[in-house]
Amino acid sequence: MGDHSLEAHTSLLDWVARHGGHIDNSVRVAQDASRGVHLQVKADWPQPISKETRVINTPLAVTMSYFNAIEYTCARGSFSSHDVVFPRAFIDAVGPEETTAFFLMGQYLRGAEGFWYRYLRTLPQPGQLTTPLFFGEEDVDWIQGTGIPDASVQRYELWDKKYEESISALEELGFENTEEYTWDLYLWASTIITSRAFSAKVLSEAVEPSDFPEDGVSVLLPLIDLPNHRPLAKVEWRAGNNDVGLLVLEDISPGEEISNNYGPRNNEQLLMNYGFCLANNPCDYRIVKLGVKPDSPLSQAKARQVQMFPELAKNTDNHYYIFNVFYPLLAPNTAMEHSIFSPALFNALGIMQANERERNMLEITEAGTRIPAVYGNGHSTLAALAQISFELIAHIEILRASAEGLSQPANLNQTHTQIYRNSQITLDETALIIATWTITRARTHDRDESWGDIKTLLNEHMARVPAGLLSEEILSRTQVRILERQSLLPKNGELFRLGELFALLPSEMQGPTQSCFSHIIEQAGQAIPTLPSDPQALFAIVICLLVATHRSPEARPQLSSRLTRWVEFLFEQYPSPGNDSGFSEADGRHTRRQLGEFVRTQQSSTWPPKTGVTWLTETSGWLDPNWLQWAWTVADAEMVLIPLEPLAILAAEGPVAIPKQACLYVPQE
Ligand SMILES: C[S@@+](CC[C@H](N)C(=O)[O-])C[C@H]1O[C@@H](n2cnc3c(N)ncnc32)[C@H](O)[C@@H]1O
Repeated sequence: MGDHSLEAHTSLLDWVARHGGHIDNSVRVAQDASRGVHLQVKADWPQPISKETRVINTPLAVTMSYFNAIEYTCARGSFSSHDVVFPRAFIDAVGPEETTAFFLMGQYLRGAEGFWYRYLRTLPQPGQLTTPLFFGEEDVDWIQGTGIPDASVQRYELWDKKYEESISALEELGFENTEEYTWDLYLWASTIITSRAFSAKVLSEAVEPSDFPEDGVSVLLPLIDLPNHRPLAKVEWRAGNNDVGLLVLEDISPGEEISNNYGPRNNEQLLMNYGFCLANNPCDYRIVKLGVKPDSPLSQAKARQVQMFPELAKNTDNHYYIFNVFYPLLAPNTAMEHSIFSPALFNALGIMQANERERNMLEITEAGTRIPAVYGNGHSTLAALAQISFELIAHIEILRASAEGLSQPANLNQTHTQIYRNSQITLDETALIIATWTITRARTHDRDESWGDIKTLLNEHMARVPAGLLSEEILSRTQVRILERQSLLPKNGELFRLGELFALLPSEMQGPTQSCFSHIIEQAGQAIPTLPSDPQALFAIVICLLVATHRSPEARPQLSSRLTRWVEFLFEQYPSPGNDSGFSEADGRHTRRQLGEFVRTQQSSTWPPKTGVTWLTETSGWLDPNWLQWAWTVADAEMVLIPLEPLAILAAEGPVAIPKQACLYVPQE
């Protein structure tokens, strides 16, 4: 076997025709270096072929599946084993999938004697396969840093286990010639099935519905497996009593390729299952693995969900995906962030990043677990976006670094892996633009959500993307994604750097409060050198100032409804400080312990300094150890660490450290 000239395909067409199949007169089999064998409308065909043309008809008699191995017969149809017969006990022990692989091996071993010989000789032969499991040493460098090595090891281990089980079963049953069913041949058969087989639906008219095995079966369809893949190509496989047809559902011009649609596969699946990749695959997405500890809040939430809905235990797929900006298969009302970060991924990160008050509101349904989107919970949304941004930055760096030293691809395997790596980098880069857009909006306090303001802000955001990095098409699609869908956070301005928090006060109070704050830092900073650089301590002091202002009967009526609502929300959510909830001696955090000691030892005549803050009275108790401790807890829970200038990574040549910036989350009303 192993004849790859089109002569072999001509002979295949004759063989299929003898069994009642054909390809349409308008169609020819073509071949080239990058696409292998494929189908085209003949270049000299007088007009485009119209939709509904049945371009290929494959008789059921030439299909190969589990039903041949079991010599299936019913009133609707029957399938012959064509002289490769395995013991029934073997078939029952290994199941339909392995039976099909061993049946294909058995037919291959029959060589020119076999019924399917004319078909099998047109397929890539053992030694000619191009999925990563068959990569040579010269290709290995090209997959480092990507998800392919892990995926390959996983697949190898799974197939190895299945092969060993199947071979042992055959040996135990004393099957003849077991030694011919080698591991290499098994790898070939399994790869042929993953790269060419169709789902059981194509046999739906010839098999009783109740006879389909639960896990489905793979069906090899000579001729129909010739067209290559084009994402979203409009085609239909039509199952009949005696045949399966491939119909095109769009007009195709003379000379153009006739493509099949293998489903919305991402580049990793295309590379792993079929051995090729597409540079502009609209269906591309990245599967994210979250390192989740068994006792983490996310694991606990999932465990509770399974307790409530035990049938969910069967679903092992987490659906943690990052989609590219062209991904077409989104529900109409999908939020902007969820159009890139799958709801399951986003909700999982939200739970991981949520503070305790948010986690107390955890919503568990059969569809998922999430922090509900109510007042105050934008904190977990922003923290999730920040976490995603750091993950994206790290992933971009790994992919870029592992590509260093690679020159021009020397073969098709390397070309496809290069496409894969570059598409992953582009996907990460666009996802970073999207994640940081929502963070940028949260950091914007001087522009609102009007169309004009959003456009200006978006232009500024996009201007941070280095020129020439991404194509115009990708950049404009990214902007469309941002503008066409509602964000999870409809309002801007929820993240504050320290100095910005004073703007929450009425303008006449801002100056005095700020100067009071400076005095405090100056006074306490002399005793505690780490204070000025400890964001949590600084936020805690400002929170104390804001809360004491709210507690002042004189000042409260002047405060904005946003500040009032927030402070009252904090009182509800965090138990008010008692008289003995001050800093504990055992407190290991340096600044915190020192600050506690400092405030405890101050004279009431000089502490707290009240320069200009006339509305704060001696008795308001502000900045006493108990309030400070309370504010410290609030600051800890309500802070979000965001990446500072995250898009700088896009311009960087080598690795860059992206500093983190501490912000305090203050919800909009
Ligand atoms: C079902 S077969 C299609 C026929 C195949 N081209 C052949 O030569 O027999 C699937 C294989 O075709 C190739 N293929 C399919 N779509 C492709 C595409 N868009 N670009 C490059 N190769 C493709 C891959 O090698 C894949 O494993």
